[in-house]
Amino acid sequence: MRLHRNLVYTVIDSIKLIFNEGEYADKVVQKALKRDARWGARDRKFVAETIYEMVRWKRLYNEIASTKYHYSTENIWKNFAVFAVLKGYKLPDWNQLQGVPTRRIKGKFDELQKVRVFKESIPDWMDEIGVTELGEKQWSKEISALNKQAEVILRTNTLRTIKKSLQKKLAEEGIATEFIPGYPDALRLVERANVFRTKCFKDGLFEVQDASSQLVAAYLDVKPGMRVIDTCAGAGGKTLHLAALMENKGQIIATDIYESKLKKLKIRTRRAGAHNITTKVIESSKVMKKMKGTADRVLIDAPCSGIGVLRRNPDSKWKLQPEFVENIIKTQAEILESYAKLVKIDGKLVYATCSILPSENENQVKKFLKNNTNFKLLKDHKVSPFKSGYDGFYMALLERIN
Ligand SMILES: C[S@@+](CC[C@H](N)C(=O)[O-])C[C@H]1O[C@@H](n2cnc3c(N)ncnc32)[C@H](O)[C@@H]1O
Repeated sequence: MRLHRNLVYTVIDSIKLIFNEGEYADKVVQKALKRDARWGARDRKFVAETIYEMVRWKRLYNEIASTKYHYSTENIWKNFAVFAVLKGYKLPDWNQLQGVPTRRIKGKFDELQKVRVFKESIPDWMDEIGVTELGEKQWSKEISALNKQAEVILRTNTLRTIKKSLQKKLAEEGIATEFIPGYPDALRLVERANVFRTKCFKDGLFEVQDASSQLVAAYLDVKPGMRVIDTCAGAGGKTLHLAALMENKGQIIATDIYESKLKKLKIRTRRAGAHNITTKVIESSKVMKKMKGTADRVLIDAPCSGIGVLRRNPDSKWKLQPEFVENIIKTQAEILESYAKLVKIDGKLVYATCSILPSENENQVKKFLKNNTNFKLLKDHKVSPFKSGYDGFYMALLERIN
């Protein structure tokens, strides 16, 4: 495998933006891919995957290359050399790659496989939380699965098309996909591609949404004609899915504390052809109080640590702080307690997170049920990244009984 200078330079510049300027990896990758319109699919794949790999394996590469204290251009090149050696690239004769200690890199890599924080390239605090919450054996499996590259999964927008005809149309645009057993609306891309450029996307025939995330709206057991409140709607990934499951009938009220996210949701709503969604910014507690006891169904897709989606956001490993996790657990409990009041008698609620930590998941539900005996647990589902091969998620379906 050969390395191309302009592609590698793009990677180095991108890593600088992520680690030195604090920019988000996904945004930086999007920008990087626009750098040269002549790049083919293989070039784009190299740029995107190499940036993500260098972010994902930062701690491991830092340890091998002894670059942990500075993130200068020179050190980024040293980390890149580690990447290139470990991935088996033939090192070109460039100034920046002179004297790369290939054998030492391989030896150090083998040695570090014995220490999980290096092997899995994670901060110490994250490893401690993982072991405490899940036990050593399960945590080791989950974190290893969370270090795999994320696949691109689409959700067919059944308001506009069916999965089979979407697959055919995408194929006509040069994008091969596969069905995923157990996920009724999902299509898996056989090879990474920029799906946002396709006519199918512009026509609102699909959304990009991980397979595990596609289980959440379906868990809420919605029916056409119901009144549903999606309390933490964000940019609306699950709101749009709810609209499709409700066949555009009934009413979905999508709320969030950020207006900017709901604005994105409105754009997506138009593209998807969903007509039963209204948005409401939560400016004060009054907004939710007015809707108390009115909803057939409530979705609480709670803010969380995001530890279940590290594949997709490997930079979270370095941005997330233990204090944030502690605080978000308190916020989740408050949100669950107050938004549960929106559910009417005999109505149902789903509490979901994209975390695999019990303290954000089943323990929150247990605590809630202890304090709210008018609710009962119907079922819950923990999606393990290791077992499923997709993002880590948790969802619990509760019913208000009086
Ligand atoms: C996991 S994200 C939601 C993702 C979204 N449901 C989707 O499927 O695309 C959690 C959302 O909760 C919002 N949020 C945080 N605190 C909140 C609160 N107190 N009330 C309502 N929403 C809140 C965040 O702005 C964020 O958009």
